[in-house]
Amino acid sequence: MPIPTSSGPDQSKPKILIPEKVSPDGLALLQKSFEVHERKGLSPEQLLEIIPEYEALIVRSETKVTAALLQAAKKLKVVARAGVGVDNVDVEAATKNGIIVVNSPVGNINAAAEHTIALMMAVARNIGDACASIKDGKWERSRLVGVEAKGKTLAIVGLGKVGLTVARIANGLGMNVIAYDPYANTQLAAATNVTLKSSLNELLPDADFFTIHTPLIASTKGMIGASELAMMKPTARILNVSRGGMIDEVALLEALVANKIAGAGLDVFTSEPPQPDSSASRLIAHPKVVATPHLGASTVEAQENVSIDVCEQVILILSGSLPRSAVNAPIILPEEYRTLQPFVTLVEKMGSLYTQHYTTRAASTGQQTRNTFDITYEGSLATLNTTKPLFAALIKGLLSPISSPGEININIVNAELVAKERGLYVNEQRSRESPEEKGYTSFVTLRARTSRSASHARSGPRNDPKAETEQVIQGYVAGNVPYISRLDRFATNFVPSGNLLICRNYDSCGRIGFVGQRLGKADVNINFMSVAPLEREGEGKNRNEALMILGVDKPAGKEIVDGLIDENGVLEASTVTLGNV
Ligand SMILES: NC(=O)C1=CN([C@@H]2O[C@H](COP(=O)(O)OP(=O)(O)OC[C@H]3O[C@@H](n4cnc5c(N)ncnc54)[C@H](O)[C@@H]3O)[C@@H](O)[C@H]2O)C=CC1
Ligand SMILES: O=C(O)C(=O)COP(=O)(O)O
Repeated sequence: MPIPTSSGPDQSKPKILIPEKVSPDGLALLQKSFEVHERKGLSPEQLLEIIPEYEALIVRSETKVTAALLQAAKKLKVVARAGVGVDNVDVEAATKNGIIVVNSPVGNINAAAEHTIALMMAVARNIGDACASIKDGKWERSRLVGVEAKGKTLAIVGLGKVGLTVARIANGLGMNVIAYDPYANTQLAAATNVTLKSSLNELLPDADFFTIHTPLIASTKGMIGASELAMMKPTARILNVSRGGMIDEVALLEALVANKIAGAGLDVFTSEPPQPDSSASRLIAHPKVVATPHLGASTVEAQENVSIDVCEQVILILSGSLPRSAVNAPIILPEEYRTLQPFVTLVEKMGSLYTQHYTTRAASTGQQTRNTFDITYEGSLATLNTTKPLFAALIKGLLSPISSPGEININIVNAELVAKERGLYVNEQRSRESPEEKGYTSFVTLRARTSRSASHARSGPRNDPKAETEQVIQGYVAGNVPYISRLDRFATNFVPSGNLLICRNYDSCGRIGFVGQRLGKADVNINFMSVAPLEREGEGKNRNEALMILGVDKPAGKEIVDGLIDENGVLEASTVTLGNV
């Protein structure tokens, strides 16, 4: 790989700043061609002062890479995260400033999984308490009797890379593994002997040990609160090696104090390091808690992996090549940009709309989500040399709403692999039919179905294919602006951007007023509205149904949406956030 060479004294070499402990194995690769500055313990002000000198910044989870820092970083080309989570990096600000953010999505997976198992065993056998007791000169055998993992049920939320690795190790311990992840790869789950449950309610009562491995995103924040903890056995033990904030720290502390939960093993907290007297500090101090200071990825091996991975990517970027795991790199090559860009936007929005609109519905009715998609390109799109950017845009759109901001690194190079890993099957079709009679030069249609293996792998309600409702999204581009022209069986026309509220209702008087009034009361302003009517056969009599698509100034919260479902109101409602077009 070409590396920039120095043509003068050392000071002319591009400079790389490393303000945290990063393994020397990767840094050694940089030494020859770059000036590498390891500067631990910088204050945010000091960092801000020196950042304009640097072309690359390599961090772990402690450095807060803020918009202000990125704004000041006039020479910076890359922020490299030596690990998975980029929640400490303002990825949007980096993108705005043309700075590539890369991470190492697999280098520390095994370390995080093994740490989860270590905490599980430590909690099961009171290792923390016993160690403190014996060091204190005591010999307390009867107070410190533990439980075994063998034969117990391990409940996993989030069956991604870490979750699956935990499941594999737990199999070896003779545990029964169950999981809740509405987007899980059902074939991988079945191959790992994991029984998928269709809701948290179905998962939690069976858990002897509970562990969470999702990203910290809107749908997972506060996912385990007082009511979820109340569903668990009082003998259950809780583990968290993903991110603080998914489990409500106050509720967990109360459950431990009231003997409603038997113990917890925690590696991550809402504030790190925890502030004195915070909920995290009180939890750490509780005798039934085994706590570690965010050590999930802290093994020699994992640090070597992630360091080499990101340093290689820094070299690629500083020498003008594309990195392997760019969090915010474009999914489209410059020469294809002009023709394809509006369609890339359209297809990405269709994928995102699909996940947010249909999976909310599936989750609320306990149905499985669909994982097989047919995407049809009609008109001028059908003559393209390659549809790779559109395929990548679809995968990115489908997965972004269920991933941490910036954690989903999808581009034309890796889209197929990511789709396979996540159990998504996409059949791309080209239609020779001319859509011109419909008034557009190109049309894209996305249809979702359930694969056979998926319906066998799930323990939730079985899908009868005949009973399946159609899930279709159709769109087109006019004047470089994407439009959605069909949702289910409803003909519509709206630009997929901003915050939407999509309601299905009987087409009768007062429904629009009802929704408008409820939103008004909740201080949610309606920017636009599109009504899509449909004639549908009801039982014994004809009933008209319609779809209301409302553009709103802020996302309507769960309480507002639940409040709309009423016999005088709407049958179904979902909120969708799509960003700008
Ligand atoms: N403590 C530590 O040092 C480390 C922590 N981590 C953290 O572990 C977490 C998991 O990492 P990976 O397994 O690599 O991520 P991943 O992206 O491979 O898996 C995440 C899984 O969560 C699922 N998910 C998303 N929303 C969900 C929801 N609402 N309900 C149930 N499941 C949902 C996804 O479908 C996916 O299968 C991340 O937050 C990461 O930052 C990772 C490495 C080290
Ligand atoms: O990779 C991750 O997501 C982690 O949480 C590891 O964080 P660290 O690099 O140990 O600060």
